[in-house]
Amino acid sequence: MQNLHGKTALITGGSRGIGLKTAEALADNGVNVAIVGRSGDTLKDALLTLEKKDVKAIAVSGDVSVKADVKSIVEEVLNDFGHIDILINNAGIMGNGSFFDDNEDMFRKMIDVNVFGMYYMMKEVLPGMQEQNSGDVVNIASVSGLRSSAGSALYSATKHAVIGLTEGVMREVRKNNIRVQYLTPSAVLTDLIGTPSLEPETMTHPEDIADIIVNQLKIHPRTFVKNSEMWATNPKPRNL
Ligand SMILES: NC(=O)C1=CN([C@@H]2O[C@H](COP(=O)(O)OP(=O)(O)OC[C@H]3O[C@@H](n4cnc5c(N)ncnc54)[C@H](O)[C@@H]3O)[C@@H](O)[C@H]2O)C=CC1
Ligand SMILES: CC(=O)C(C)=O
Repeated sequence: MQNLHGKTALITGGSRGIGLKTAEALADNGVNVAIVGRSGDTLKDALLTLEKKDVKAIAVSGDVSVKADVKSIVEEVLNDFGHIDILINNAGIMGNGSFFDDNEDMFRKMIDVNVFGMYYMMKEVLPGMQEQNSGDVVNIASVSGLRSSAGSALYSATKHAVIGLTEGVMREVRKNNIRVQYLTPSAVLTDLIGTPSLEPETMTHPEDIADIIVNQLKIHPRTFVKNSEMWATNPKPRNL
């Protein structure tokens, strides 16, 4: 296992949900954290939480689906931290409904945020990791990237794209000692899913995903978990 103390991480969508819990867990392990989100009180509140930890924490506002924003986000983080050891591509949005709904704009928006956001981020961050000959990239996909269902074809298509993108990039940069992995959680108790249809206590919580991320990052750098699927153990009232 390796100690993460003193490393630096950039976490997109770090203002709430899985992103914020991951930033907190990394900070608890001595990692300096930069959270990215669209501007607003949520981002400021998240920073206040992180500033209570014994690490350097910064918040950078920007939209990951906008190439120019991503460029300036990464520049700002590099100015503050000097380099980036860990990139967590977590920002994402979900729209559901029938394939036959009027949903073209929503589909494009999901592609822009869920797929292009990750693409832009990796384009900006990976060259620095190649130069330092080390790094970790964690891309948050979803079980919807493995299995689609009626009512989620479009979101699912974006998460399938995330998996294809991640796997190809991983194969390209492992020679630089960079570990690129993706996670495929099932339903996690966050704002993204709205009112849950399952009993909250029986669902996976964002801090559970954060624990998995931190523990996988601690694995000796010569090895990594390429992809992993998280299920709630006993979701009620129905077993998914
Ligand atoms: N909650 C769930 O059941 C599951 C979530 N996921 C994925 O996990 C990731 C995180 O989701 P949650 O924490 O659940 O959602 P959330 O809605 O609680 O948080 C999403 C975060 O992404 C940020 N964000 C959204 N669009 C952005 C943009 N254009 N630029 C910058 N930041 C942006 C939001 O401000 C927020 O901080 C997403 O990629 C989601 O698809 C995957 C499987 C299950
Ligand atoms: C939101 C999501 O990705 C689920 C429920 O798989």
